[in-house]
Amino acid sequence: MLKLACMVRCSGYNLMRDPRYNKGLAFTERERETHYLRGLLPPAIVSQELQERKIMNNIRQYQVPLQRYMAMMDLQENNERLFYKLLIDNVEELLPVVYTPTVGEACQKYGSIFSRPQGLFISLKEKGKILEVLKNWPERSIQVIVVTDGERILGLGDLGCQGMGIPVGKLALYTALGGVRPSACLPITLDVGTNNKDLLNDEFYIGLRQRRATGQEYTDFLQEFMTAVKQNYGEKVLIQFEDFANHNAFELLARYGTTHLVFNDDIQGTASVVLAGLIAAQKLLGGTLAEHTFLFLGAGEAGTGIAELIALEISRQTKAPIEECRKKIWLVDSKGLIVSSRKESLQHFKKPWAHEHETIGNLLDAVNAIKPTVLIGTSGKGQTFTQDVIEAISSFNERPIILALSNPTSQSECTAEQAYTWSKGRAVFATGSPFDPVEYDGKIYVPGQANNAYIFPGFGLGVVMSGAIRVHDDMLLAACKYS
Ligand SMILES: O=C([O-])CC(=O)C(=O)O
Ligand SMILES: [Mg+2]
Repeated sequence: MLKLACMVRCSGYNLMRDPRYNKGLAFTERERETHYLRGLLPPAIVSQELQERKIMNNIRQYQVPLQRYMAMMDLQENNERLFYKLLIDNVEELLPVVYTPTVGEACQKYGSIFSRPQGLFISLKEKGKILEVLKNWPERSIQVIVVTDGERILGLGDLGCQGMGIPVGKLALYTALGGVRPSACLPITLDVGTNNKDLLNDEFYIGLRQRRATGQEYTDFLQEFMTAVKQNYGEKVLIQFEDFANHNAFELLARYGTTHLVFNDDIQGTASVVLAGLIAAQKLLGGTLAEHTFLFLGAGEAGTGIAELIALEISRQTKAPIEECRKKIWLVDSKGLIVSSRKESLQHFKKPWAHEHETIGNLLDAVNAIKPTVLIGTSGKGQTFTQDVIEAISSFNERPIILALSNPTSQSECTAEQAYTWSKGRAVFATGSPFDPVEYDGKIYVPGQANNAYIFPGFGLGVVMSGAIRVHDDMLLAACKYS
């Protein structure tokens, strides 16, 4: 009896330490009475609005973006309702804090800023026991999992286990922008090692200190994970793959696309948001998609994913075979323009883009030869849309469409200021990471943002609400048209 009374008495204290239920000073008199909170809080009762004002004041005082990120993470770990209220009410200001670009820096420094673990870390040590590990997660009814293996975090490369910031940030957006309950969201990092030498030598690194598992070992580990997820959560849980390296991303999507409800945000999410942007640009410029010539710098997940969805949409609009439509789309990778003479040595996802043309070694020459109307950067490398490149595309287009999609800001192909200045204010311009408006020649130009954040929360919500068990391209096309 005594023991029971103690447990009940303790419940107020535990309640305050549970981020799902904690309200801080917003607990009312009645709640303080009924939940044994008396004495555990100072007497003032503070409305959620005032709490919001206080936290925003604090956050705005931090000059360093990473400090803002840490303050937001701290809030998420202490008072979930307040965290989401703040994020929803201040989305423009706080998205760049909990998400791109700051989340990139947070992942790079995760080992040092790490206080309390978020999400599930499933490492090679758990091989053979993944189902048991999933059962350690306190919530049962999961609707969305965002999973990474940390090999290609934004344009920052292999960050190993520290990639966890990405699934956590993506899922925060699922709740803030998509309205999915936080308890239905599960961030997962698969730690299969890292090839990042700096991290392996970093005393604060939080992951396995070994090189990445590859080949059969990797495949088996992923297979065990995918099987365990379906067994534990059923067929209707959405698994969003995030920031896997190219060589695994395409294969995982192809392999599990027919057996699981999977969505690759970097291939499909980015493609949808960019196609939505291009469709919107047609309203501004007039004409149709089929009248454009597209040139990409970067032929990985985002580049080939966008290219394929554009080709599919043109094919739907014109009734022409997709192979024909692909011919309007050209890609440049690290070795130059992708052309048919390179076909043998190309990775499989690049082969559909190997058209007849002489070899061209660099972007500027490709721009001059192909004369694109749309230039899209997805290479993960910053400052590759040089003045020459932007001046060239602006010389044969009245309104060139230029998309500098690589993230975070440091990896953007050019800045908004460069795009508007070098195109003399004529570029229709959007970026992956946020950029402030730019004043050029007395006019204010507001760059668009073409980040998959504008589509995956709504897309994922639609998928789970409809009870879908597979993702199809038609769903992506529909998302583009209605977003
Ligand atoms: O996270 C973002 O900002 C967009 C994205 O998926 C990536 O760059 O990999
Ligand atoms: Mg991504």
